[in-house]
Amino acid sequence: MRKIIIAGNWKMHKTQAEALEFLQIFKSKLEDTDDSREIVLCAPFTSLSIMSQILHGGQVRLGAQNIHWEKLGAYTGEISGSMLTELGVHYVIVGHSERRQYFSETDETANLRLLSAQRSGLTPILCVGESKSQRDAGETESVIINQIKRGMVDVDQNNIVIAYEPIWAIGTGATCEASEANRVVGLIRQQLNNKDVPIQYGGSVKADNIDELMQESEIDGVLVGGASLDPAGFARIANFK
Ligand SMILES: O=C(CO)COP(=O)(O)O
Repeated sequence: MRKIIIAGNWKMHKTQAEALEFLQIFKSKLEDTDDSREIVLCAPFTSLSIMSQILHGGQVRLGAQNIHWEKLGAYTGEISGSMLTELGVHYVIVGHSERRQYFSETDETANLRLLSAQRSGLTPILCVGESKSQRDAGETESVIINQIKRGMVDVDQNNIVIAYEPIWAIGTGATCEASEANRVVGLIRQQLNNKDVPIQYGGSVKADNIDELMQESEIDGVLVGGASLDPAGFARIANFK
């Protein structure tokens, strides 16, 4: 059975104090589930240590938002795999469209980061997705297939999560129709040798569309931005029926 992964991507939000406040409320609202459902919080680097001490061994796992491909070295502003694993981090987001747009991430650098994450024992979450103009030009399928093929060279398909995040649906309130998200997720699955790779949907996921999205057969979870910042709201998403 494929694992369900409900992940929050806090992006550049929350100080340590705010992260602690979030956890207090979030944990009180989270319902117990069986092992098939995993809850992940991808927090800024500055909050990972303190969050790890609180979440230690529990139902909620920690994720980071970036990893460098070298073990160490003169890479100002970057972070290594061992720095993350030492803090109890399990997941790391790679190739997010915001990294591609603002920080020159490419399929090739995303690939290096994926390999580095796996070498460190982390599970990478590879983000792929088309822009509005690419969708309008009928290029969705080719863009996604290229991102998967180029991004996943030599990657171990037994230790990866993929997130389909159409750029036009991120932070816009314009959720991709559940059936269309399911279609593209199915297309991604066709490109993989391991059909059990968990594939998430991301882009304006909220408490009021989570149940519909999770009813789709191909969608194995969600990667949530804005709506993961509110503890009660994100607990409702994590508690989907
Ligand atoms: O980018 C996202 C998650 O990585 C999605 O962001 P929103 O949920 O705010 O649209």
